[in-house]
Amino acid sequence: MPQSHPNRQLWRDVTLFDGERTYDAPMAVITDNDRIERVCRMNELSDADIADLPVAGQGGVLTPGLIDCHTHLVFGGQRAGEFEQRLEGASYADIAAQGGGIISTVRATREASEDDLYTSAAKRLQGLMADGVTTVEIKSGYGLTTEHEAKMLRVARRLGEQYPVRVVTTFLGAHALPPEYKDRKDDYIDLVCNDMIPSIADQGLADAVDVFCEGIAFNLDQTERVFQAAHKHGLPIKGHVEQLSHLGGASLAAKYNALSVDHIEWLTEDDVQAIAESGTVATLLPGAFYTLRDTQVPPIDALRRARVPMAIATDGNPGSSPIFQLTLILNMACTLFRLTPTEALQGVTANAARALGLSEQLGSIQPGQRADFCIWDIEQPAELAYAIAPGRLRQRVFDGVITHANDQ
Ligand SMILES: N=CN[C@@H](CCC(=O)O)C(=O)O
Ligand SMILES: [Zn+2]
Repeated sequence: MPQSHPNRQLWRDVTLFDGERTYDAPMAVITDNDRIERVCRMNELSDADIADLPVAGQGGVLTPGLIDCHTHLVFGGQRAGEFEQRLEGASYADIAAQGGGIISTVRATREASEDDLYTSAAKRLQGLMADGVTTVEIKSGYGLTTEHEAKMLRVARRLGEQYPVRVVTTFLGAHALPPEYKDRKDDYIDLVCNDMIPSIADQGLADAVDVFCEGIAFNLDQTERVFQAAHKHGLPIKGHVEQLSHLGGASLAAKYNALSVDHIEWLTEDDVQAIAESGTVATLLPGAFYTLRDTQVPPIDALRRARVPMAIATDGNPGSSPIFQLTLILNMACTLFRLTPTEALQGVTANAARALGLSEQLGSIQPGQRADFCIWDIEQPAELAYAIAPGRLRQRVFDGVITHANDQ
């Protein structure tokens, strides 16, 4: 939605988490239109600054706007029945093998009109925004035909045009094998590479290309063909890799300079070295780990030692992670994966921006970055990860405009 940008504004006396660390002293953040102009200690502000600048906020904890860098927000239907099946003992892979799982959402998404998909995704998006999200990545992957994949991505783009939020789109045509291609995975990959990617790229509908590289999805050769087609069309790649087993998708993705490798429960030390060298972000998805009652924890210590940037995201989807609240994921990353609160916060700010290839403009409170940030009614940033509590967002600022204000 078009916003009018106020000129210079001051947020004063804030406790600042800038995407990397928390500052000890009370800080000031000055914006100019849609950009951050200056970040300094309160005692560095001149009398003239204090006299001239309109105060847009005072006190609270200021963080970058949260970035949910891995979601499947656009889909038809829901899968509560599958949740019940899992409670009765069926596994995610069992359900997929019986034609349920992702494929049941494919049926519902194909049947849904573009407007219906837009309306249902908008509700989920509004929930994320009310939780402090200012940038969200949305994948396709429940259409699995050129027409229906494009439909999903158009819905994602439209959400970004209608709401004060940045939407980044990822084409995930190689998410599952559609029933009409039963026993013909290579033929389906031909369609993905020779028809879907060129058409999606021509229409400018995707910012990146993703593949589900897994026993229940696509093998290494098929994954590599999709990566090659993406690069041929100038699109960076990402991967759903090493989620349920170790197939080698992460190291393959590193060869193609992936922006991120996601899930990665089964990542090995060699994979960690490979992604460290390619500068690929490790995106952890504790919501899927929790929902599927996984026990294989991603190799957090090895990632730390190799200084691989770790992002975290909701993976919001109707099956493996029906969770559309990023602050809850902060808590899960700490409790389930033993991240520190600071690492978790880096994971939804600076490192999430890296996972989208947008770290030059998003994810940090620094001069020149987009003025996307949140003010929270808490005493210190770690509280965001520590407590699971609603109602802490005092202000949400998108491109320098206050889009949510809870001043009580
Ligand atoms: N792992 C594969 N894809 C999604 C699950 C999608 C679904 O179950 O509908 C994920 O990221 O978890
Ligand atoms: Zn996913």
